Amino acid sequence: QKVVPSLSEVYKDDFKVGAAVNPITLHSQKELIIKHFNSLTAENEMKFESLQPEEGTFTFDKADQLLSFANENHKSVRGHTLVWHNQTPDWVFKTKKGTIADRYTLLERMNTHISTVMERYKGQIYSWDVVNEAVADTGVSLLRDSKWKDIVGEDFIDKAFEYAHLADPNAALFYNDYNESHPEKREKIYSLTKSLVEKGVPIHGIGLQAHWNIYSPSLDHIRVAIERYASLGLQIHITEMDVSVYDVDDKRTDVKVPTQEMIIKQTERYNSFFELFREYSDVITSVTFWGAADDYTWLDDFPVRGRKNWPLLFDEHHQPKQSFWQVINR
Ligand SMILES: Oc1ccccc1CN[C@@H]1C=C[C@@H](O)[C@H](O)[C@H]1O
Repeated sequence: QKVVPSLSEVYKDDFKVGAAVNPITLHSQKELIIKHFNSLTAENEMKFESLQPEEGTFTFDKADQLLSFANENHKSVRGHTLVWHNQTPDWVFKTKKGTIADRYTLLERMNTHISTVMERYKGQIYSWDVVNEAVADTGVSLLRDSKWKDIVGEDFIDKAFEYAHLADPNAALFYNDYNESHPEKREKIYSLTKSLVEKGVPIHGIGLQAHWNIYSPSLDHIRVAIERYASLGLQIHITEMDVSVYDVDDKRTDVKVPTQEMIIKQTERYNSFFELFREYSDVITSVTFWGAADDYTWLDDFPVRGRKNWPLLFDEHHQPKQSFWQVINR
């Protein structure tokens, strides 16, 4: 039985290595998480709907459990996420009478949420995804349509970062997004974050979700995205990494165990990704996987509900995969 080195130990001079966790996996994957990761992100428990399901009713117990686990086991924590168009309760955007709230009301609620949450965890969370997925995937608009944008206006982003910085001046504040390496979306994320930097908005980094697969995006596109974002003097975090064994539009449901071809491709891709991360370790300060092992991944239900995927470095029995041995073999 080979000795298995700690993944985060191998990378301790490059960047933090993290995993998304939830109340179930904190128990079922406890040994793996403690051994291999030095940064934790709540998969769902620190989203708006989880922390403030009704106005003025804050439910912190699950997030508190994660922070306790992190403090006991000397793990850093990334906060995910304060302002997002998904997993945010309807009440946020409505008046008590059920009509659409106005700009002033929504900004007040945004500030109340951000300041209440960030002040509770002040000094315990090294970086926050302040705004998640505000940029439009396609089309001429820079920002996607959302209730945040429709009601407050395009400066909802500026305000979110300003409120966050007032709440915890020591937290590194990130803009986080997916498809971040696609040239069209990359240029939009670049324009948005460049304008925030130029306006003096307190933004410190860009989160690349890195929901990639064994076919795309190309290494070139990822490299250009890293260079582009780094040119703004911002930190880069890889925030939600997984490498699906299916291409973006592949909805097949017949695969019951990963094929040899999938395993070989995935190993090659993880090797290339970590070579690139090491090359840019001066600007990449954290690499987080969206899960710790293949026994639990959001990809088992996205984009095809109930279809098994094997996107991470450890298998369903928490054993290192070929991809793990490649990644630690620097
Ligand atoms: O890859 C995507 C494609 C379409 C929409 C969202 C995403 C990614 N969106 C992420 C995925 C899982 C959630 O738990 C995260 O909070 C979210 O940031």
